[in-house]
Amino acid sequence: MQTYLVGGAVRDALLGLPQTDRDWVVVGADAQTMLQQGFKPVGQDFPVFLHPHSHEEYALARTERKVAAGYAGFRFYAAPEVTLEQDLARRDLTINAMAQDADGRIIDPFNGQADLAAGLLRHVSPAFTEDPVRILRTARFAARYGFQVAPETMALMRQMVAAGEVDALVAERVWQELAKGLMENRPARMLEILHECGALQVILPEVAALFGVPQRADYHPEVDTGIHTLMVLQQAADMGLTLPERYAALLHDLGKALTPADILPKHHGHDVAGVVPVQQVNARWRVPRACAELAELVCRWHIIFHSVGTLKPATVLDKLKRTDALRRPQRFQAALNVCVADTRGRLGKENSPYPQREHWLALLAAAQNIDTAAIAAACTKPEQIAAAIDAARLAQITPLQNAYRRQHTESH
Ligand SMILES: Nc1ccn([C@@H]2O[C@H](COP(=O)(O)OP(=O)(O)OP(=O)(O)O)[C@@H](O)[C@H]2O)c(=O)n1
Ligand SMILES: [Mg+2]
Repeated sequence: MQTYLVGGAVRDALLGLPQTDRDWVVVGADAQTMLQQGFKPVGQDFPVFLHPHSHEEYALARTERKVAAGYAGFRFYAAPEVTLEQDLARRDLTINAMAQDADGRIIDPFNGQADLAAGLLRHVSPAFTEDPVRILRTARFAARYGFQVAPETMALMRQMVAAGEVDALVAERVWQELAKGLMENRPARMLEILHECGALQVILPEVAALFGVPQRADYHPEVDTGIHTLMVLQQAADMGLTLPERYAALLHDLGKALTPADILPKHHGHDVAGVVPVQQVNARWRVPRACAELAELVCRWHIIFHSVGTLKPATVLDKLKRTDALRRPQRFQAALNVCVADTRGRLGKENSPYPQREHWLALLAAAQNIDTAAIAAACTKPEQIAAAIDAARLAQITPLQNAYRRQHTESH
């Protein structure tokens, strides 16, 4: 039996990148041999084993054929006579279909090295279509490496979308790929590729609907709301923001797709209108709570955050309470980070200041800078306490907010 390093580890080593997980393929062995050598099987009916010491994955060389829709539809054929080349041929992209033997020799029957050098994501064979997750993977690798999708692969992905292949994807896999892609260096590339092949219209129709929707050129020199959205997402990545923040950046303007045509390019009320579509996306892909909550919060309140300079002190306190900022200060700060990305994700505005962020944080600190126990103790009736605390918070906020309003008069 021979073992070869395969897939991502070979690719990343050739790119000079640090290796993450290492996957191995085993040729000329069967399950019995693996078990005798102490390898541990991973699940049933699946020719993958864990090394007894390194715990790295060793898969028997296999061919793969789809016999029905969905994941249950896969049948593997693993046998000692399956060759390395046959195993590589069933893989998704040429850059992922290379192996390395024990002497360091690269086995590259599909010219993955040439595509790596050219920065191209190209499918290995028509078997690419057997797994629609590969569309998401391809978009994610574009986001990671900045590579282009080969024209024939883009055409194949379009065919897959048109054939309804993307409709069958399950929430867990979609979210897993989206989340990984959002955390890459160029997440906007992932969205561009998904848009170009039509998968975005299936997976995130609410985001796809933003393309072609105009905005006021004075606030948004890039005009197109879809382009703005991708610029905001990219700013969020460039700022090193977290997954919930990047996800919220992607969804913050969903309401703009619902603006009545007669008020375009204005978008009054898009913050309120966006909440339902954000909730739809959250539910469709079973988005984890931290991401789902922040996306809804940012969508609903980003216009208010931007226009703090127009608010009365009492309104500021009301917003701090409604956003739950007093109890969830970190989430509030995360929302403000997304607002910075929103402001900078506009053509020519990449270095805009956003004094609103520091000001909101100062307002929040002021509102928290009261002695609630002492205030409660001074109240004669329990039902007076809440109003007394509010009054004390307001007294803290008022001078700050009045000073800010004298200096700034931003509105959205
Ligand atoms: N849908 C898939 C998933 C995986 N693979 C193959 O299995 C290898 C390992 O898969 P995985 O670890 O998921 O991806 P990597 O390419 O290693 O990428 P990452 O760096 O994200 O782990 C891939 O390189 C590819 O050859 C595939 O062909 N089709
Ligand atoms: Mg891997």
